[in-house]
Amino acid sequence: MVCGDALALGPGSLVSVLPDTHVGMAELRFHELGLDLRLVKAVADLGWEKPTLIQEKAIPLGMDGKDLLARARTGSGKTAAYAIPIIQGLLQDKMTLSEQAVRVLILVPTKELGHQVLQMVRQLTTYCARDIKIADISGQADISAQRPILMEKPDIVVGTPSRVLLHINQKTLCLRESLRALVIDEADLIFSFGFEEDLKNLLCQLPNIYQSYLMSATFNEEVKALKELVLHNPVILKLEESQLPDSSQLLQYHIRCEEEDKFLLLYTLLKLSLIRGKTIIFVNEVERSYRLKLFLEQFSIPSCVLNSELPVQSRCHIIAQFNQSCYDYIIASDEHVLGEKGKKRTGKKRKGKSEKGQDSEYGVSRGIDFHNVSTVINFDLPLSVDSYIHRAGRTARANNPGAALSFVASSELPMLQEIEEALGEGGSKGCVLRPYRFPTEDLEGFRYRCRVSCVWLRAV
Ligand SMILES: Nc1ncnc2c1ncn2[C@@H]1O[C@H](COP(=O)(O)OP(=O)(O)OP(=O)(O)O)[C@@H](O)[C@H]1O
Repeated sequence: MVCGDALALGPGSLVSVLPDTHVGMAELRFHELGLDLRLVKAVADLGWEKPTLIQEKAIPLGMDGKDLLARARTGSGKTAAYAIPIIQGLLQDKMTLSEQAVRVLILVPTKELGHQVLQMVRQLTTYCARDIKIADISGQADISAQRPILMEKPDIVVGTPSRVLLHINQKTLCLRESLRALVIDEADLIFSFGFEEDLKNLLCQLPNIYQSYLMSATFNEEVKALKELVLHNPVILKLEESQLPDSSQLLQYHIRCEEEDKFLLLYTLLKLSLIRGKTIIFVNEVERSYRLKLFLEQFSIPSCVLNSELPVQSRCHIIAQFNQSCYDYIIASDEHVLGEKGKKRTGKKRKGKSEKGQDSEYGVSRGIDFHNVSTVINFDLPLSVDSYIHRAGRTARANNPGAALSFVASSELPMLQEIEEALGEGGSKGCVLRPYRFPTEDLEGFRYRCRVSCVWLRAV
């Protein structure tokens, strides 16, 4: 690609619309895709029987050197869809090229995602870890600490656009000669996270020819703009599917509940074991996450809090602990990442920390693979449809079942309507948020105890 060229989708571009088959499991198995045996073995260790549909289509195209724009819903395995062909390509390169160099750049919008991509690539390279080195530079705050890591020229570098550009400008990272592939993960977020300027500057530092992957759960204006900037005659893989799994995999409910009763309602659901298993409870503000944690603690319900004010190491640690089942409940606040009412942040470069000490490169509802989440609760309804989709997408991932339950106050009814209309529009099967009904009549006792606790909490 030539820097600054706006490359339109050429006539040779292929748009492949794939049918929706549950999460989209493929016909082929991994060993039938012509992969290096070390990769096949690593995939087997992960317990993956077959590629998902997006993987089955993307892996051969990626191995063929095609530019790819892939849209598939949350949890459909997009990370491995680009990571596998990239690792395969690197293993092949290693047979002929002896010089160590950074050959792949994976751009992510958040530090959590950078950490997760690193983990996934490490798992996939278990049997070739000596041949393929990877570094995640999104997470570390101190740039000088990353210099020695980059001096070793890892084959794959993962980072946010701003951090990568910083290293390029400081000449601790040079991609102009060696880069063979660029990935933009969660492409729909890169611009809305304010990385547009950084990304454009960064693209000017890349060689003329390299393979590009754009991965996204949604196709929006940002993805279109990125496509023009980054891709050259791409193959477009677009799963013809609803944005969330259908009701056979993901149950979606809402409960009408005024603000003052939300705490009570959550306690009731948990105590009556109407919600079981690992649960992510989303709130719209950091302060509410602590308030809710405190409230649950009064009833000896342990939970942990995840928000942008925590240092990145703590956030990654909390996600890891949750995935290891140390906690059943995470209370996460995510809304600040979308800005006001879910509008995108334009142009301006984001600083590391906001005035309130919140990390701008934070995001838990986007792309993070929380394991085996049985329920997502929208304690506060999100402020945009996209945000609802990404929150709900933290459950029912891959082939697992899940439920999304939204507490809806009167003031949130217009948003509920917007979500239902948007999910219905795409022809989604069963994606309406059904009213939730309590299967018990004995709520009064809980109601009383909760009210007492709420009064106590307000008094604190
Ligand atoms: N072929 C497969 N078989 C079974 N599970 C898989 C397969 N591929 C990936 N997974 C699992 O599916 C989950 C979701 O994968 P991944 O995070 O890559 O999805 P995604 O499409 O990137 O989601 P998001 O859009 O939310 O980022 C992960 O736990 C991953 O380990």
